[in-house]
Amino acid sequence: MLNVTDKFSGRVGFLGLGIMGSPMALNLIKAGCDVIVWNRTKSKCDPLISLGAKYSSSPEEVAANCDVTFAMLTDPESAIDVACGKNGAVSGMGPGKGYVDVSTVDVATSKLINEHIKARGALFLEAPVSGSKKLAEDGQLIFLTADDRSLYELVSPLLDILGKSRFYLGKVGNGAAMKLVVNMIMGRLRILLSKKVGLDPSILVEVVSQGAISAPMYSLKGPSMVKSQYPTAFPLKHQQKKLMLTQDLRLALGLAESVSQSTPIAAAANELYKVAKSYGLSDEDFSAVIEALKAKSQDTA
Ligand SMILES: NC(=O)C1=CN([C@@H]2O[C@H](COP(=O)(O)OP(=O)(O)OC[C@H]3O[C@@H](n4cnc5c(N)ncnc54)[C@H](OP(=O)(O)O)[C@@H]3O)[C@@H](O)[C@H]2O)C=CC1
Ligand SMILES: O=CCCC(=O)O
Repeated sequence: MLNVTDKFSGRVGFLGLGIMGSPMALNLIKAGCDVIVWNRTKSKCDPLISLGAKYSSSPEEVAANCDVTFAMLTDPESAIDVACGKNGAVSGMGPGKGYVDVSTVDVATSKLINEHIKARGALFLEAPVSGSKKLAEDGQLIFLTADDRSLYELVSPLLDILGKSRFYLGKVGNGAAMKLVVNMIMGRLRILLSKKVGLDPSILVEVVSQGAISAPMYSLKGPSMVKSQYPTAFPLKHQQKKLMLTQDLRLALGLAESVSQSTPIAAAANELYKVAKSYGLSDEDFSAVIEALKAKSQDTA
């Protein structure tokens, strides 16, 4: 049975070792956790195996061998596939086990995975994160969790290794909704106007970062955006993902629509991300969206 203690002493599974998953799994290993990893592309497991992680050959095996299994996958489609597909984690779940999905997905996806996990007598926690590659490396993520409270309590010591804060938001879907709202706000980052009116954009970044409207995102992304450089931390394609059902901004717009909330600025931002994708910028950082704005302003100049 799962026991709630100050320190998590069970075995931890980690599925999905991309930009976010790899540093998160690494931080658990560094903290002394007994970690089993799996990734679709097996080579991404190797650096972690060399640092002490064990490997299992499918999500099912990881879940069967672990007390708690984390998943950090691209989108709803991959999250469902890894959890509920052939040799998926659900098949390895059972009473006394927990599944923590830290991917960014929509409410319906989270509910679906929750149902499958619960049907096996196991516990489910959705826990998408706010924060990007650097904050994942530094163990400074913010967890937006929902659903099973006892699993939340149980994995809190692990969330505290990976992050600087955690919110428990109640029923399943609330974590996914909170994450989409946060990303909707983030999608509006822009610094172009200053340059057009003859101001130095790097000074704008400095002024904003010292004032009341300061946001860490401006200080983080602003300096490289000014130089038209976009080192990938959060790929643009994930902010405006390909499939109709799987993109953060489109999902956020769907969420707003479901409660008849008008979000014209987010809708306009979504259009710019689409344009940026059409320029081949999908694998650049999401801040490369400014290139779409630059092109638009040339069109209208
Ligand atoms: N990057 C960021 O700044 C942030 C990202 N997020 C969210 O975290 C999640 C992961 O993002 P990130 O790490 O950047 O993305 P990456 O593209 O770097 O990693 C995605 C992971 O999902 C796996 N994957 C994708 N499709 C499948 C599939 N069909 N079956 C099995 N595995 C699959 C990939 O495996 P493989 O290696 O084989 O391709 C990889 O492990 C996303 O939901 C994203 O929105 C949240 C906060 C910040
Ligand atoms: O989902 C991605 C969020 C990226 C960030 O918070 O910097």
